[in-house]
Amino acid sequence: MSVVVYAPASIGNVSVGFDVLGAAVSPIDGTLLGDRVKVADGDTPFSLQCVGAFVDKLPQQAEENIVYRCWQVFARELDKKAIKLLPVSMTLEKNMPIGSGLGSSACSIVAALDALNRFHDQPLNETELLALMGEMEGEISGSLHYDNVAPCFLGGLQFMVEELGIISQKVPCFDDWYWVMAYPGIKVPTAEARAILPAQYRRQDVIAHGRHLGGFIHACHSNQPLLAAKMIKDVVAEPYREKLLPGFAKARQHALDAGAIASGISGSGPTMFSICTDLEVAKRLARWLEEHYVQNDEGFVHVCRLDSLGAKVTGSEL
Ligand SMILES: Nc1ncnc2c1ncn2[C@@H]1O[C@H](COP(=O)(O)OP(=O)(O)OP(=O)(O)O)[C@@H](O)[C@H]1O
Ligand SMILES: N[C@@H](CCO)C(=O)O
Repeated sequence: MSVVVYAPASIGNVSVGFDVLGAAVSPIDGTLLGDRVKVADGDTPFSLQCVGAFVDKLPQQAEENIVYRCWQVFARELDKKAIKLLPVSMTLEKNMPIGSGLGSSACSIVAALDALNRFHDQPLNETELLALMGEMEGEISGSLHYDNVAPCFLGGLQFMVEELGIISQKVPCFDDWYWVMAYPGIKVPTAEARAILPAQYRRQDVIAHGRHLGGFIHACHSNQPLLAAKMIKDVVAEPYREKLLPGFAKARQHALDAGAIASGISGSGPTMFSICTDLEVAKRLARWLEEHYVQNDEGFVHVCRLDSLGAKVTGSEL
């Protein structure tokens, strides 16, 4: 018996909701922009094999791979419920660059935990699984935030409510938006990009942040795409993180001049996202970003749509 789960790339923050808003995206050309994890019957309690384009960027020791930690915390939860843990042979297909702002660690975490849960006949419910995913993301980035794992797992645009036993809820978004994702090929570790943020903010920034986030969620619920796009502004992280991202300010300005209705840093960067309503504009912008924002062979640009499904089973073999 075996199961393979695919978990898609995600945009943490979406500029306007630092740590509390995130969106799952997938390329329109069918490229797998996400990790896959296979769980199969094992001869030992746990084994891990890694394959994929970015396998060389993973920690050398299997014990340092977040997939191993996922298995450990999954075992801990099954133990609490007195449910038998099965021996597993796991394979991680690492398709996502690390420290990219595309939620790379979230992809591995979500695919691993969802596949382990399915392999064991779903002993953990959605909220229990998402809580574990957040715990794993927190271990890696140094603080608990769900804005990558929640959309990656549940799909679409997710808002972290974290009340009444609910971690995240879906926000209606605009299915006709194209999200142009440009990864320059350099690494920005999330923990470092968090460490440079101020501990306190000025009153005028707090007010602006409240207006932008409230206005964005209101515009999503009242189907006003242009108002929503206008609200995609970041006063919390972008002004401080911009200096970590060579060429970002110029690329962002170009995107807006070229017809994008909004643009910003994806998660903690260096990936930049731009929203377009017209496919030709999106493709033209993607070509410009390939030439001007991508810095090396590892960089790429994809025209994406929101991925409304999130994590999904893609069969039983990689
Ligand atoms: N399977 C894995 N996938 C990604 N990173 C992993 C994995 N296992 C261990 N790591 C380690 O976790 C850390 C991930 O760092 P970081 O959070 O900056 O990356 P990221 O998840 O790609 O960031 P972002 O959310 O901005 O895309 C790195 O130190 C990396 O070596
Ligand atoms: N909300 C997180 C996302 C990290 O991908 C941050 O901006 O630090």
